[in-house]
Amino acid sequence: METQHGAASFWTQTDALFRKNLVFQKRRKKANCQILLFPIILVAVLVWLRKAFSTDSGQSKLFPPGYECSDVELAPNNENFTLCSIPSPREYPPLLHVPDSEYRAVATASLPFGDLPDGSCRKTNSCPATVLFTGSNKSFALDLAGRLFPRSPILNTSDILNGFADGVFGSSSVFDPDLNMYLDPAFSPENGPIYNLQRRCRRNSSSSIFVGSKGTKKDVKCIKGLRLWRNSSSEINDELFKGYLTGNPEKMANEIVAAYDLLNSNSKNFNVTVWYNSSMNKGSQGEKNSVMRVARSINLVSNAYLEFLLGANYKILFEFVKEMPKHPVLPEVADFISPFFNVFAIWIVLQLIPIILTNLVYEKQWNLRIMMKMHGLGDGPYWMISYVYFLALSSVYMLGFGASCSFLGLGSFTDHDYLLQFVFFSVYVNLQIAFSFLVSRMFSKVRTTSVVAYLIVFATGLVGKFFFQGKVDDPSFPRNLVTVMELYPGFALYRVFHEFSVKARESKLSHSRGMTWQDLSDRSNGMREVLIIMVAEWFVFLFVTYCLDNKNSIFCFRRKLNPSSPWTHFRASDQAEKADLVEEREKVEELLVQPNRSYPIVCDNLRKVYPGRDGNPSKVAVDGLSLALARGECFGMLGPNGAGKSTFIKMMIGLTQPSAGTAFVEDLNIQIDMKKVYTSMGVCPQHDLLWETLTGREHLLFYGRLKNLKGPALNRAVEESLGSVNLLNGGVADKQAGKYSGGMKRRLSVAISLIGDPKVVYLDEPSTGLDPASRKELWDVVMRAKRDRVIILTTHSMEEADHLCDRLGIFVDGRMQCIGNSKQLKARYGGFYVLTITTSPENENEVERLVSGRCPSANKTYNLSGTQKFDLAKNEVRIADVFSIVEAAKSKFTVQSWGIADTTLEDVFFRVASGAEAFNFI
Ligand SMILES: Nc1ncnc2c1ncn2[C@@H]1O[C@H](COP(=O)(O)OP(=O)(O)OP(=O)(O)O)[C@@H](O)[C@H]1O
Repeated sequence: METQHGAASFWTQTDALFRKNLVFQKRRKKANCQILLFPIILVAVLVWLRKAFSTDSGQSKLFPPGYECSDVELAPNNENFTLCSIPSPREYPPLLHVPDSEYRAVATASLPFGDLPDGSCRKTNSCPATVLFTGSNKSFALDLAGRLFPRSPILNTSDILNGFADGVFGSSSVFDPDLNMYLDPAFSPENGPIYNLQRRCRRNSSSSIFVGSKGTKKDVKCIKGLRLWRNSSSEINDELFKGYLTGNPEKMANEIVAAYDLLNSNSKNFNVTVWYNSSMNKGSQGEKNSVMRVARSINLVSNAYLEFLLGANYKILFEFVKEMPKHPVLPEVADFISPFFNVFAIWIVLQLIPIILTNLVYEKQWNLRIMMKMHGLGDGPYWMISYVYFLALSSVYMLGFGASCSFLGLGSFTDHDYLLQFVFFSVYVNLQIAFSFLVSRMFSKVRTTSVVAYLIVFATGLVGKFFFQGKVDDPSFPRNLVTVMELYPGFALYRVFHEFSVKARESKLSHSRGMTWQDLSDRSNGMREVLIIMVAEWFVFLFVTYCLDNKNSIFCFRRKLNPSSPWTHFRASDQAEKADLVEEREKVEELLVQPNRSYPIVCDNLRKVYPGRDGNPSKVAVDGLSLALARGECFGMLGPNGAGKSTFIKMMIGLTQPSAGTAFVEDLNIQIDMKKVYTSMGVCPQHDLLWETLTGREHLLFYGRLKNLKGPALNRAVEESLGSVNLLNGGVADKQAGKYSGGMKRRLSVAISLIGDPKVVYLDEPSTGLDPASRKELWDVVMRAKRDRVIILTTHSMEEADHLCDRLGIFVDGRMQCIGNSKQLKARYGGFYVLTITTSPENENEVERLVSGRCPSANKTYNLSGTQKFDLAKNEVRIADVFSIVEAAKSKFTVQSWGIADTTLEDVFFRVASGAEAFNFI
């Protein structure tokens, strides 16, 4: 079936849709701002977080205010740390906070270090607070220890080395909100009370350090301290590595995870930061990776290795700053934000899902997809261009996100193989689009879609961080279950980000490369599985979406009616059919046997039953409609509200499936070949289906292209259409449809239905809301348009039906009651005159008596305040009789006014409708 111009090719439709989408997206200013601003805001927060934890100058914010050193710079190799003056050091230094006893370091099977106490101290709450020192300058370390506890009477080198110094940091500590710590105002060499406290501590425990823990003053207590010395960081590495190899790695990992959990739940008690140089120089890459993971956890378990603690006076702190470059401190600090980075990154990337979903659901909610389909847009171009369009949008978005993160030095983007990242993120955005296509089928309202989708995005970030990540890092959690969780694309993406950031941290600490292709063969990082899952799901989602979209053609091949269905037993002849309907039915049966091209529409016993819902019975909306419409005919469907007119049109345009029977449009069965039918069809639906942000001209250009109009022919057709529906004046054509009045929208809808010369046009109440002038113009358009096509028009305006329609059918309660042209119907159903006569109310009875005297079968149809209407059968009275009735009345009383009219279509309508007991009109 071809239009005059031939059906638009795949690429023509694609081109039309692409142009329309571009204009549509350009106009969605709010959505565009959101797309741009959301990542910018989140990236800005990330930058701020990063600065909060690690300033650009390389100095950790973990140092309290007042110890900031503005001109200290961290060289790329972390080696050259220059000393600077501290502008305004605080008078009182921060005190040391250490973990509660149960979290302090003890020797275990996996950490079998001789100088750590055994685990029994945990039972008695007597484990010492272990402080591990290392560095290139041992005497400096000893000096440091001395200064930490400056007034201890046993403070000397051997004390420090053989146990630890006693220390006392005053009982009159006050909380310093700036430092978020307790300070001891008594802490100065000159201050006397310190000695009392020292003694008290020494009395209670032989070798003790003071801990001013967070809380109230009574928390100030003395505890045992244990200082461990290692000659270098590599010594620590070796021990750890040995511990890993000789111990039970799984058990060790479990211990670390348990300790990590405890630490998390107690993190507020800590103000000791642990630095650990995890650069590895032994073992295979796989072993190194495993140890790195362990080491990363150990870093956070501050009771295992305390390599650094804040000094007790600013000079010492200052000295530490000098020492810091020996250790890879700053990258560690920066990596504290990694978990936030993953969550934020997830939110940023997943934000595309609601955007894609709302786009798709918008077209579904407003039936725009079906509207495009009805004007010839095939599924192929629709899905392809939608896919390409969202892919382009996602790619630009992801590139922008990646580039800004790299530019800001955030996250792990800069550390890894760029091609590897490109492949992972490309696969993911494709998966995300396919996922959105599939999920969009579950929604029908934009607002619900948007709310649900954003909630899911938000939840995915948090669940990923607080649940999924824990499972990934927990070696005791079954790997298969992790894989199952990764079937959800949000978690697959979380895993990718997680592994990239883990690797980035490891590479920073070990000064090695980030993730490369070789790392895909390392099973411990799970990247290969995630990639396989994402690729497989991408195809599966697309395939399932395709199947659901084409389920009729795939699963049914051809919609057949169930012979046992109660609906199929119905025949129109079950009702006592009138001659006109019988004749129409016979014509249909003849055409079914011998198709005739001059009848483009043949409806064969069409029936639609809406199933009952919520306890309501099912509703027969169209009941066995048989109809044959010839080319050049405008067929009018009349009927009261709820008669089934719109349902009939919905079946004809493919918005709903018939329950029984079928119809043929240009010999194509609407139950089977609806897609082909669409190429020769124009529709003006009852409710305007327009894109609020597109102009009238853009709508017509789009639908014109879909109908294969091109170049000058397209422009000419658009101009003519706009002119014919009076939308050219005052620049209305270039205003957005959302700003049109109801009448303008209606005219635009009619213009859309007629553009591209469709052979069959459905106009569902086209003149609703039009002013008389516009309605007249519209009628002219329809009159011109009907010449070479069939137009089916529903209307409540009898005048419109009389003016435009060659034939009319009156529908009541789902059934066609009569069919014929206006004259035939008037003759058949309207063989009467209508006499209207107005007198004073007291003379009403006399008027009625005079009328029934001349015309015994007269039917009073109206009576109000002296005005009465009578139907007078033409076979009983002549016009002269009517005059004599009036003359007789005038001779007896005053007749204020009177009139006689022939039957109108409206009279016919009322009569047919009331005859069918649809409603009472008297
Ligand atoms: N989706 C539906 N589910 C259930 N019943 C429906 C549905 N759509 C329509 N109906 C019912 O089917 C009957 C026919 O409705 P339809 O909209 O076709 O009438 P209509 O003649 O077009 O009315 P109007 O002139 O008011 O537009 C009505 O009783 C209506 O309530």
